[in-house]
Amino acid sequence: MSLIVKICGLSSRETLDDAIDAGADMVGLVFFGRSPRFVRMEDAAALADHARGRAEIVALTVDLDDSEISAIVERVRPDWLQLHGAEPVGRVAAIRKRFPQKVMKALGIRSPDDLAAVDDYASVADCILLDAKPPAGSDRPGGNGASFDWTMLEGFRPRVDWMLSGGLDPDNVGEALRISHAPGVDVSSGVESAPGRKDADRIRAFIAAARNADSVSAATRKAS
Ligand SMILES: O=C(O)c1ccccc1NCC(=O)[C@H](O)[C@H](O)COP(=O)(O)O
Repeated sequence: MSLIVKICGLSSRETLDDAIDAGADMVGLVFFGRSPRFVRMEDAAALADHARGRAEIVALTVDLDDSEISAIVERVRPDWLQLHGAEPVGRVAAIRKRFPQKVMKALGIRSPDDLAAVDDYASVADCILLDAKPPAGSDRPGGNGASFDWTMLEGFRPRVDWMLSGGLDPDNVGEALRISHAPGVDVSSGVESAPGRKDADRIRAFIAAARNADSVSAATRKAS
């Protein structure tokens, strides 16, 4: 299976097209008010309609309640709900049961002990997104451009689909894939020229570097 590439935090038709034309499999829309990538519901609905059928649409939420998620589901009709807050296992299971969307649960990673949570969520999420824990002082649980030590992922083979994120960029995604053999990667800050401002050249460079590294990594995954 080929590498899944997700470009997160898109907020204009132009940059959506940049990501999709460059080969993104998933595009993320951020529903978190304090984010520089925040998109209002009506804008998100129009962006999703623009992307529909060309890439999977991911709605990124943080600890929303059912009525807030319902509004997104009805207006935006995403393919995925990305849960990037402190949603406990039971809450993730309830969201997955209630809504038809696939569920991606983000987990903050700083030390190898943090990987234990992956098993806890494996049966209630369709995909686990490993992200760095936010740096001190950040008021956002993700999208901080911070990475964690990928060497703790050597030999990591969870029983659930997963993706790597956190501080990836066109220059380091190849090394991240060589070390982790992740089946998917997700980026936001690393393809921006300023917070919230996506850069077409960086998007293209990121996806090219990731696809290039994956051709090597896929052979290793097959052999392991
Ligand atoms: O992007 C945000 O501002 C954001 C806000 C709140 C929760 C999550 C957020 N972003 C998540 C992502 O964009 C990615 O899934 C992941 O955190 C990687 O981000 P980055 O390190 O910026 O590449």
